[in-house]
Parts: sequence; structure tokens; C-alpha cells
Amino acid sequence: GANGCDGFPKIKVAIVGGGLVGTLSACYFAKRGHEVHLYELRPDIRELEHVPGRSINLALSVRGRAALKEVGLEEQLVQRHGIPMYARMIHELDGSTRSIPYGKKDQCIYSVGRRFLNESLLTAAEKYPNVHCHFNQKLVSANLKQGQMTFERQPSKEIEQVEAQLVVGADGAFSSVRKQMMKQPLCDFSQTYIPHGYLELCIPALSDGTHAMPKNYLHIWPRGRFMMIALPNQDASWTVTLFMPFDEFGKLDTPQRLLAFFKEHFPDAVPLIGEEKLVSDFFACKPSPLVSVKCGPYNIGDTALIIGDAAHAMVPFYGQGMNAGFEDCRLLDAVLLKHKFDVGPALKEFSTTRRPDAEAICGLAMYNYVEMRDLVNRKSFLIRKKVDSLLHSLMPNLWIPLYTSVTFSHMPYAQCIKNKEWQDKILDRALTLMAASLVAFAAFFFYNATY
Ligand SMILES: Cc1cc2nc3c(=O)[nH]c(=O)nc-3n(C[C@H](O)[C@H](O)[C@H](O)COP(=O)(O)OP(=O)(O)OC[C@H]3O[C@@H](n4cnc5c(N)ncnc54)[C@H](O)[C@@H]3O)c2cc1C
Ligand SMILES: COc1ccc2c(c1)CN(c1nc(C(=O)N(C)c3cc(Cl)c(F)cc3C(=O)O)c(Cl)s1)C2
Repeated sequence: GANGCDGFPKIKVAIVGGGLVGTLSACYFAKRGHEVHLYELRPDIRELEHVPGRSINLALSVRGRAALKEVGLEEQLVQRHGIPMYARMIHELDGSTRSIPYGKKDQCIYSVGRRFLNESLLTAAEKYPNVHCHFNQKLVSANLKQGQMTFERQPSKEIEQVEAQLVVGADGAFSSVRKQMMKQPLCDFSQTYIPHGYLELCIPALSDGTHAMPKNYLHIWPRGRFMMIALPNQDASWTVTLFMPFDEFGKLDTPQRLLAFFKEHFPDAVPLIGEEKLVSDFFACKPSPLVSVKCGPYNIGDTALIIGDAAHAMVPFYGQGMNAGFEDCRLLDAVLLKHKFDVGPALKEFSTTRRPDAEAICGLAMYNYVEMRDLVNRKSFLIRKKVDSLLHSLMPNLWIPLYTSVTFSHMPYAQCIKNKEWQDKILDRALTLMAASLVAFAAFFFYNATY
């Protein structure tokens, strides 16, 4: 395409999927002066009415914030709208609570509204004159090598053919662009559904408009096979997510059983949610599945690429899915710039470098899901946190705990794992050494005392 004022070629980019990652990616491409066409299956969510108490929220941490910052949105979307969470608040069965800080006193993650984020990113993208949004358009097929796409207008089913020099698939965990890519040889794909489902509930604001629980915390009710988590909303309500195996959900098939279950496992949450609201919200919708997707490579030559959940959907037990997708946008922009928008080599480098990191965080999230039980015998969770924070305070640049490196650093996810393995080796050796010296000391003491 024509070379813009910065000397880089300008191309026509089609982004499929106007969710969190697609809209942010549109801002990045638009900022570089490309012609961006964003195609979204759903209608323009900004025109849909707001259903109170149905706001879904997410934990945004440094990786996601850095990506928003580069398109000038961090201040507006996070500082002004996000609610800082400085610690986890763990709710014990007896109703007692205990907080575990995320890090130093100013280190926090932010609770942000999904719909607010998506609407704001759409509006930010549309501000660029070179961005064109097309709603109610569903990608149904494509010839990605030629940059050709076929969309079906909803609900008329009218077909529209579109061409672009680059197709970016940001169409989520069940991506149509990825499905088209998988027709190519040498494309790997695996997906894993876990036996747990999730369902959102709501803790309403108190009558005086304040939060019903301490506001700046990520609240957790860890109960082994199931768990509840609550993030604060701007309107002083809480969005509560219940994670439970589908067969457990199936047993709660009457209001009586539901209330008995909550009174047994989450007694302190029942008055906060309210019994009527608990029953109505719980039976209002079915639990949703959780899937983990790994695939690769992420590109086809210089004409197609997948990012976000389309490339690496993960279970949410690290609060990194959106953060990783936003980080994709930032890293893609950097690698395109590095290659002066020579798209072919840039996409190849993006896919080669990003895939091991994406697969690492997918693995860490699944590991957390399996370890979630350990959040129950909090001793291990607590002890590891205390050891980690002690060593981190002694050797801040050497000993970076795994959770800190994932949530509070830009360390490539794969390096976070290597870093953790190194630490485990050190910890194991230290414990072995301590144990051995303890034995030696005891033997020495015993020997002296006896002879
Ligand atoms: C319960 C739960 C809790 C989570 N908590 C967190 C958290 O705390 N922090 C965090 O960082 N992440 C979290 N995540 C992950 C986060 O929600 C996802 O990583 C993020 O939404 C991915 O964004 P995306 O744009 O890639 O995909 P999506 O948000 O799924 O957007 C895909 C878009 O593409 C559109 N689309 C799909 N198919 C087509 C098609 N054929 N044609 C056109 N458009 C199409 C869809 O309508 C949608 O708008 C959580 C996820 C779940 C399930
Ligand atoms: C909206 O729905 C959801 C659902 C799940 C999550 C989030 C939002 C946000 N999540 C975060 N997880 C971490 C984390 O690193 N770990 C190890 C944790 C993992 C679990 Cl499962 C947990 F309950 C607490 C922590 C914790 O440490 O607080 C963060 Cl840091 S944020 C999980």
C-alpha cells in the first residue's frame, strides 16, 4: 500500500471480532495510519440497554495496563474507572476473613467492567477516521492466503465478500478465523474443557450506596472442589463468580437445595446476596463451560494472524486471559514496527516468540486450577506466600515469586516458569540442607550426650 508520512507502508487490515482484544488491536493499527475494518458478530453493544446487576468484571494487571497505556487509554479506563484491589480477602467457612497482600503497599490489580472496557475501546477505535466498524457481521468462511473473507449479515443472512491485505482474528475461544487456519497443513490445535463450570451472581450495594464488603479486595471463598470469587463494581455492587463441577451444579436443582448448599459452604455470603436474589440469579441462567485452547502457528504467511483467546484461550484461574490478549496487541505492534511493517517476517517472529509464552500462561492457569484445592489448606498457600515475600524483600531482583512475576511484571510468561523452577530447586536444596544439618546436629548432640 501507499507509504504514510512515517515512511511505513499503509495496509488495509480486517479485524474479525470486536471484543476486548479486537477493539484494542484496532486502536494500535489505526494509530499507525492503516485502514482498519472491524467486523463484529454482535450488534453495537453501546446501543443495548444496561441490565443492572448484570455487569461482568475482570482483573486487569500490569500487562494489560501497559498495552492500554500505549494507545493513551490507561488513565481514562483504569485510573478513573478501575477499582484497585491491594489484597485477596479469604473467607473461611466460619465466616472469619484474612487478607494476603498482592505485594508492596502500592501494588494492586484493578477490577474493571467488561462492558465498560469493550464500549470504551470501541469508541476509542472509532475516533480514528481510518477505522470502520461493521456490526452484525459474522465471518462464515475465508480464503486466508488471499485475504478474502465471507461475512453473513445478522439476522438477514445477506452475504458480503470482503478483501484485505491482513486478516487479524480476534474472534475469541471459538474463533472462526482459527477454524479457517486449521485447514492449512502443519497447524497444531488442542482444546481442553475442564469439569468445572461457572455462574455469575451479584452482591448488591447497601441501601446507603456503599459496598457490602471491604471494597479494595479480591474476595475468595476457597472450598476445595469449588470456589467463589468476588470483584467490586463502580456501582458498589459485587460480581460474584461461582466455580463448581457441572455435576455439583446439577444437584442444586431446587431453591431449598441451593439455599442449604450456600448456608453450608458460603454462610457469610447468603445475607450479602439475599436469599431471594440468590435463588432468582442462580436459576436465571445455566453455568458456562471453561475451555483451554492451544494452537499454532498463529499466522499464515503475511496475510492472516490470530490473537487473544482465538490464539490462546485459558481457564481464568490466573486472571490473565484479557491481560495476555492485550499484551499480544502491544507485542504485535512492536514487532511490526521493528520490521518496518514488512508483515511476513513480523508475523513469523510474533508467532515464534509469542506461542511459548502463551502456552506457558495457559499451563500456569490450568496448574492454578488443579492447585485451587491448596487454596483450601491455606497453610501451604500462606507459608509459600510468606517465604516468597521474605526472600523477595531480601533479594528483590533475584527472588521474584511466580505470582508476582506473572501479575506484576512484564517477564515473558515462559521465563516466569523457568524462574519458578529455579526457585523450587533452590528451595528444595535449602530445605534438604536444613534437614540434613538438623539431623547432623541432633546426631552430634546425641553422641556428645551419650558418650
Ligand atoms: C469467568 C471468566 C473470568 C475471567 N476473568 C478474567 C480476569 O479477571 N482477567 C483477565 O485478564 N481475563 C479474564 N478472563 C478472560 C477474558 O475474558 C478473555 O481472555 C478475553 O475476553 C478475551 O478477549 P478476546 O477479545 O480475545 O475474545 P472475546 O472477548 O471472546 O471476543 C471475541 C469477539 O469476537 C466476536 N466473534 C466471535 N466469532 C465471530 C465471528 N465468526 N465473526 C465475527 N465476530 C465474531 C464475538 O462476538 C466477540 O465480540 C476471564 C474469563 C472468564 C470466562
Ligand atoms: C472475574 O472472574 C475471575 C475468576 C478468576 C480469577 C479472577 C477473576 C482474577 N484472578 C486472579 N488470580 C490471581 C492469581 O495470581 N492467583 C494465583 C489467584 C488465583 C485464584 Cl483462582 C484466586 F481465586 C485468587 C488468586 C489470587 O492470587 O488472588 C490474581 Cl493476582 S487475579 C483469578
